[in-house]
Amino acid sequence: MTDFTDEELTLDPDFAARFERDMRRPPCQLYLISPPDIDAGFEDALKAAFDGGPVAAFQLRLKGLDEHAIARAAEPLQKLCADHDCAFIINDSMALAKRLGADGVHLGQGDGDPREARALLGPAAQIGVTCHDSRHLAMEAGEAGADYVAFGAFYPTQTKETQHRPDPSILSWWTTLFGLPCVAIGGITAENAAPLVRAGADFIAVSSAVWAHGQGAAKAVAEFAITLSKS
Ligand SMILES: Cc1ncc(COP(=O)(O)OP(=O)(O)O)c(N)n1
Ligand SMILES: Cc1ncsc1CCOP(=O)(O)O
Ligand SMILES: [Mg+2]
Repeated sequence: MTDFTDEELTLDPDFAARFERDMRRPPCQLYLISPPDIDAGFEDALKAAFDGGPVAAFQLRLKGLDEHAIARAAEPLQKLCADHDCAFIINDSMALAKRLGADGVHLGQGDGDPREARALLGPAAQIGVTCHDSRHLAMEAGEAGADYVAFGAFYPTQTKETQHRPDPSILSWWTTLFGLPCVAIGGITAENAAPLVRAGADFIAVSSAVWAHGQGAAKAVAEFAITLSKS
């Protein structure tokens, strides 16, 4: 029988912390972000996405449209999300989220105070906050009552002009210290998502890799399902 040294029998504290954390956390889930502008065919693309595999949340992010136009576009998509047990999140506007009875709102650093959103939308609303590459912003968002913090952009993206490129270790740092879920966003594909999942992302937020996938949204979501389950 092999005799192990004391050193061999001692768990690496980092490994122990990661193991403890991973046993407590549910697996990483997919959070879809709409394209910045959509047409009538988008409803079919969202249906196809749902056919491809599990989607935990869908964010309606239509930049440059007024609230009435976004509200019109939202109606069929919100119903589709409800039918697929997918949280329907409005980007930027807590007022619009309230008007639509959305499941939540995503707020950037200039989009308003999470405390105000909580007062307006109530305790059940999912309130997310952009934190770029900043531990400080994330802790502030947590203190302000956010339901998730979002870090990014992790990879180059054409969907939005970005100024911040966090290292995946910010996800490990966050998940080791805090129970609040974290979202990774920015240029994520089924091929490059694994390091973010392994680092501890609770959600992977994705736009172009799904809507601009050459073989369609169903295939894209199916590929993400494989990456998320294997990483
Ligand atoms: C999940 C998620 N994370 C980050 C963002 C970016 O929000 P913001 O910084 O307000 O930029 P815009 O999306 O409004 O251009 C997001 N929308 N969703
Ligand atoms: C909204 C947003 N915020 C930071 S990067 C980004 C764009 C995400 O889209 P994609 O997945 O196409 O890079
Ligand atoms: Mg915003």
